[in-house]
Amino acid sequence: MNSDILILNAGSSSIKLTVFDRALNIRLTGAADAIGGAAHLRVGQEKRVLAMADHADALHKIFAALARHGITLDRLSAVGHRVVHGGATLTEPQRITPETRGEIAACIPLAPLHNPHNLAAIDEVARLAPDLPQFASFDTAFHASNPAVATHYALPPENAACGIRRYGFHGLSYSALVRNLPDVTGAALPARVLACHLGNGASLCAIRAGKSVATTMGYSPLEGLTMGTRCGNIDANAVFRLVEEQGLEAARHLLNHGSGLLGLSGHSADMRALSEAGTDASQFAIAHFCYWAARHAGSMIMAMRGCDAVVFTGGIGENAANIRAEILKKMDWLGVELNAARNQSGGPRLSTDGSRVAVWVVAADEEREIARDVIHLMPRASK
Ligand SMILES: Nc1ncnc2c1ncn2[C@@H]1O[C@H](COP(=O)(O)OP(=O)(O)O)[C@@H](O)[C@H]1O
Ligand SMILES: CC(=O)OP(=O)(O)O
Ligand SMILES: [Mg+2]
Repeated sequence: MNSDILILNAGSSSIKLTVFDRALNIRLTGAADAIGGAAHLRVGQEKRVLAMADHADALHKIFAALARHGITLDRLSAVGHRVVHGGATLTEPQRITPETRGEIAACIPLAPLHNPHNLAAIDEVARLAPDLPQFASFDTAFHASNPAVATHYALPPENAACGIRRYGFHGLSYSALVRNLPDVTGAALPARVLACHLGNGASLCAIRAGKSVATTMGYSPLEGLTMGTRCGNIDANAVFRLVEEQGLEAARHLLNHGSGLLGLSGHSADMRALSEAGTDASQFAIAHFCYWAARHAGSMIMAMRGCDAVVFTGGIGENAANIRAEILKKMDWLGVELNAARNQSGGPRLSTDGSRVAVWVVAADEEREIARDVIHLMPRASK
């Protein structure tokens, strides 16, 4: 047996993977992107455009590609998974047992676009290699430092006691950003960072002295910004009306799968496709995304009482210069000054040298964060 570990990160539109050795050197990376749409699969140097109907199909194609690279499950010492929602009880990284699997399954209604895919990956690995240790790291843990006023909805306390509270997500991405930003900038972590994870799911986080003090997602990854297929903030009375008129399942589907960029544009959830489409509806969807990202940024900046740096991450944050520029234009009052050439070339520094607030791009490094957890948790004998 070799001692490599495989990390699987199932997002709502993608599955990302990295194989690390025990010293956290990367041996192989890969990703299935735009699952359900114009999907691509990349594993190592191998790149293909191929239809992937859903996450289960993508997972099979990933395992087949890994095998072509000589990586089969019997040659690994552990698999680590990003699990988006572990509810109130599963917050610390842990080994997956039948009990933890049950709790992750119980959280499916809280994260319908994520937990089913996280579980499918766990179950497929267990089927193929029942004795291989599997571990889970949770997207909520980084926000444990939010004050009670931020995590409570204004409901009677018995509701919070049974789990109706704000959790926040993209925590693995934000903790990686805190860890990696000083290496990117060559300076200490700024005191107040506005972190913008803009992918198919999108959220913002106010990070003060390295800790999350506020974030835009809440009970589930539906709250906050306009996203690929999620509507973001919506008045609960509007939700009741949708349920009355369309029924519970249709309303749930609409808000999670049929809204956001896809719903507004009537065309695509994919930011790249919308930017290329150039129709009025796709332009409006993009404008909505940028307007609400900037508006929620105001709330985050207030929660940490100022802002020293803005950092973009996630598929859109890392790659879409036009979207970054549009959001930053709305933040000029803050003293943000964009250098257009740096933005176009992807940074990592995007602001002018004289900008009062520095702006950076940092790659989302959720996989390494999970790998650290796995190595920490693995029994000493197998390390
Ligand atoms: N070069 C690019 N230009 C614009 N948008 C991009 C680019 N590359 C990726 N994206 C967008 O990033 C989003 C996917 O982000 P990602 O973080 O990979 O998703 P997930 O939330 O599934 O992890 C999609 O909207 C995609 O169009
Ligand atoms: C929590 C969440 O929305 O994750 P992703 O952006 O990977 O879909
Ligand atoms: Mg993601």
